[in-house]
Amino acid sequence: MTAERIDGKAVAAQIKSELKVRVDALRERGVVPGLGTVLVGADPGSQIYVGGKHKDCAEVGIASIRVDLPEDTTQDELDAAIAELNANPACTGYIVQLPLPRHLDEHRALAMIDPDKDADGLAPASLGKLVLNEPGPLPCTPRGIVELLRRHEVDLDGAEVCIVGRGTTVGRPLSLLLTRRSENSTVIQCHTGTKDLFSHTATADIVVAAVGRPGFLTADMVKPGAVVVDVGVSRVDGKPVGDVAADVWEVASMVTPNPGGVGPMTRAMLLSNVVDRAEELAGQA
Ligand SMILES: Nc1nc(=O)c2c([nH]1)NC[C@@H]1CN(c3ccc(C(=O)N[C@@H](CCC(=O)O)C(=O)O)cc3)C=[N+]21
Repeated sequence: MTAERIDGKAVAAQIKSELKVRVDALRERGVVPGLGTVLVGADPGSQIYVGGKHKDCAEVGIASIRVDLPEDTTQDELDAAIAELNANPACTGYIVQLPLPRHLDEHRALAMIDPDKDADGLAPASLGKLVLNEPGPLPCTPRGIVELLRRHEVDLDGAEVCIVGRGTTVGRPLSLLLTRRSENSTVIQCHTGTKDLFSHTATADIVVAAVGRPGFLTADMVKPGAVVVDVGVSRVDGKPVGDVAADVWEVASMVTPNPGGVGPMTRAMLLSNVVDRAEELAGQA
């Protein structure tokens, strides 16, 4: 048996075409959503991601504002770039690409983002809203995972989901999303410090691997027929490699490939957050 491939690229393309219709409608009302990105330094992975985000914007009709700063940018200079996007009316939402170079304070940067312009859902106010179950932008990768599973009719209600990873961009917020009443999953949050990890992954209906170690999740850790979501990305010889080993495809019922799974969905959800917010603004106008 080989698992069904959950094609994130195809779903992301579908979502982008849906967003384009909404962006065209906004444009007729005189509202043009604009996504800003702040990228510090020359990390090759980040360059690719940010480039991809601007390409997506062009496809959907969202204006984009790209702020690229050198590796040796000071905290004051970064603060100034963020303040400028907060003040720029053409920018309706933006992200600060992570990770920042080590001499810069990531938390400070995220905390400076105007909560009304947080396109990533990673600013402290947005994460607080998620905890409190109040409306707000949702972190893109968790939102993308839920959307991808929904569009493949994976039953989340009552499902046991084992998340391996506790980071603030994926593992932790995904756990919050899946335990909302609207998703109603039961989450087992594991991490690199979990004892006997196998005993948790092997009982789950859905396993999410968000660790960042190539081939970390192997077939013996997965219940036959489970759905497996591959989130972590590492670069091996310059090529992206996921957390899920090839033999998992022999026991799972469905697997998200990596690349081609969660990554494109993350990008599509960033655009969704921007369009959601622009529609809110248009409604208020
Ligand atoms: N503030 C911030 N927000 C982010 O959303 C954010 C971030 N920082 N820092 C880095 C991570 C990583 N991330 C990815 C987005 C798309 C792909 C993606 O589209 N990947 C393609 C492959 C592209 C490749 O070749 O690497 C795929 O999976 O098919 C991957 C990873 C967003 N991140």
